Amino acid sequence: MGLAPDITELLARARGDLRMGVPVVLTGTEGAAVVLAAETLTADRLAAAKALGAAALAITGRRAETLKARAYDGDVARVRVPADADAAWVAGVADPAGDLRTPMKGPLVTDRDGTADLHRAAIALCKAARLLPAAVVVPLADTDLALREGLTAVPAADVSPEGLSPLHRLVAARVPLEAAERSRLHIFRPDDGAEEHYAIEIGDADRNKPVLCRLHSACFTGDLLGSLKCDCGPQLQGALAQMGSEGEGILLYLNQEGRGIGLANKMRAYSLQDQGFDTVEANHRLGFEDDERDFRIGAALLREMGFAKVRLMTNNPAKVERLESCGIEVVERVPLKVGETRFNHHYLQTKARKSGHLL
Ligand SMILES: Nc1nc2c(ncn2[C@@H]2O[C@H](COP(=O)(O)OP(=O)(O)OP(=O)(O)O)[C@@H](O)[C@H]2O)c(=O)[nH]1
Ligand SMILES: [Zn+2]
Repeated sequence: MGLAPDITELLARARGDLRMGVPVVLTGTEGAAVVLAAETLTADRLAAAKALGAAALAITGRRAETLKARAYDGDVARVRVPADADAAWVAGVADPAGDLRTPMKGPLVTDRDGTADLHRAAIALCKAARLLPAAVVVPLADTDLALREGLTAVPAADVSPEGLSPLHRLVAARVPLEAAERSRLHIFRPDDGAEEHYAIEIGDADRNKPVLCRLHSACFTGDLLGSLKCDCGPQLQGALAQMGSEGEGILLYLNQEGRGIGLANKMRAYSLQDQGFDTVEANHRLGFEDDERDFRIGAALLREMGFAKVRLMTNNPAKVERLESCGIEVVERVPLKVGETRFNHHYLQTKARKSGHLL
């Protein structure tokens, strides 16, 4: 291998660029386009992009639903950016924060001709960068632009790789815990430059038997701050305590904050919840699905640790299904009912009603 970055490395670079507000170029079978994440868009860059051609703001079908815009491409809508639109217009369409204050943003005209492949890939890149799922996309006649301007260029077809990036166990060490003194923390790092994930191994479980397991998704507010809005903190401590009392278990701490949308977007969702929307509606208004987590990561970590069968501590039957579809046998679902407060009662009810969680 030479010195040039491969496609995985270029994708990591593209995510970093979008987070900083630097445009990237996506290439496809029917041409190329320059892409700017709506969240990090500046007035200067918008003006420069508009000078290149007809700009569209790619948003998800979910966001389009809230805005009453026609999504001709199903999961994606291509909203025409009017000639006089500024960065504030883009922010208003992409970000629901001001929806109640200024409900009428339209009329929003959406494109139906041609393909939305580049737009779909642009949104996927924004999601992977943990930004709002919206991007300004301008078709490029000039194919040398990326090279001339020093922009990262990636084929749209490679934006959402089929396979999961391999995760490597980097290091492990003893970390005695209050809940279980015989504990080791293992660090896993993916090849693709995305977040690391952790496994906390309690005791020394037999690899041939089903292991008591918790697939815990990062929740900065619940796990670290003791937020009463969710039940994550008590679930984390409760799972460790049960593993401690049984003498063995494995807790996977997956850095998929906010069900995979990132902490900034989760706080946007919380802010919508302050306006009266529930946890699922808030995700949809932002343009996300209810749950954007990738459970293949949990399955891959379990396999790396040598486990194929688990007793899964969860109240979420979908989690059981999704883990099984990734090749892990869930021999038992162990309920984990702790931490109901007067602040999260509605949240837990909503999860039960809309996401099938068991109360
Ligand atoms: N987007 C979003 N994420 C949230 C919200 N509240 C908690 N989370 C995140 O949700 C994840 C936990 O998922 P939950 O839906 O509570 O539970 P679960 O993992 O599906 O099911 P259990 O195994 O029973 O805990 C963590 O990553 C939290 O950061 C919210 O209102 N919006
Ligand atoms: Zn939480």
